[in-house]
Amino acid sequence: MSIRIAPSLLSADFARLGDEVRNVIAAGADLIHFDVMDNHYVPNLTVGPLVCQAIKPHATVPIDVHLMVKPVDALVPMFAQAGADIISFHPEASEHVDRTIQLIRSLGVKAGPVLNPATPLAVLDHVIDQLDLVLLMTVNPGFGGQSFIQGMLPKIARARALVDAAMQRTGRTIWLEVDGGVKRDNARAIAEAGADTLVAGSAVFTGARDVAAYQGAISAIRSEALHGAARAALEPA
Ligand SMILES: O=C(CO)[C@@H](O)[C@H](O)COP(=O)(O)O
Ligand SMILES: [Fe+2]
Repeated sequence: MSIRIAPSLLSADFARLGDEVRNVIAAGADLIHFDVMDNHYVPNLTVGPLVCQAIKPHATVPIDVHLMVKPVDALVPMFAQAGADIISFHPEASEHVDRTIQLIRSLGVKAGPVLNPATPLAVLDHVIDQLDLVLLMTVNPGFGGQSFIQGMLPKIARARALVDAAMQRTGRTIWLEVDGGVKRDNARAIAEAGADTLVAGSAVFTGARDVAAYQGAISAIRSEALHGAARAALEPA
């Protein structure tokens, strides 16, 4: 299994976003994770489509937009237009989850729901076959730099089984992404539980804040995660 690392720009230097995007890609980022917070669905307030559009020319990897906004649908076309390659949203913030998924996909953008720590996996029941990804929050959404909630590991494993079954049924690829508190010292357990895409903000945008620092952080997380994925592949299903 391959592992994707998605640095979250929430911990980047917002005064130098273009440089930060280029540097983190030069350091090995597979995706750019772009956290949108509206001070309504979550307490924090971050950035909108204009900033997504501004970083797009610097982003030679897909932009992974995580919408923490309510309502969702009106913003979807704006982010698609601004260059989002992936849009994820919280089911609690959408009146019609199936409609939101269809809207995102109709714009040629990959779609998936984001499950908060207390959101049951049952929200996937009737939509999983249409998804491009499932994003599991391992902190409560709204801020970077929080601690990983250890009790989420069994939830990741249960989600892995659901995603594998859906991929087998449909022949589609569905990513299982984890977001919140991902560090070098828990990446192995997270990947062993079944995540294939790891968002990391404060663990990547650190140190001297240059390509070398980002490269060190990304490769350490990736190497731990690859060990975890290899161990999972050896375990009986
Ligand atoms: O969506 C969110 C927070 O709501 C995340 O994407 C964070 O930005 C990740 O930051 P770290 O926990 O890795 O510092
Ligand atoms: Fe996020």
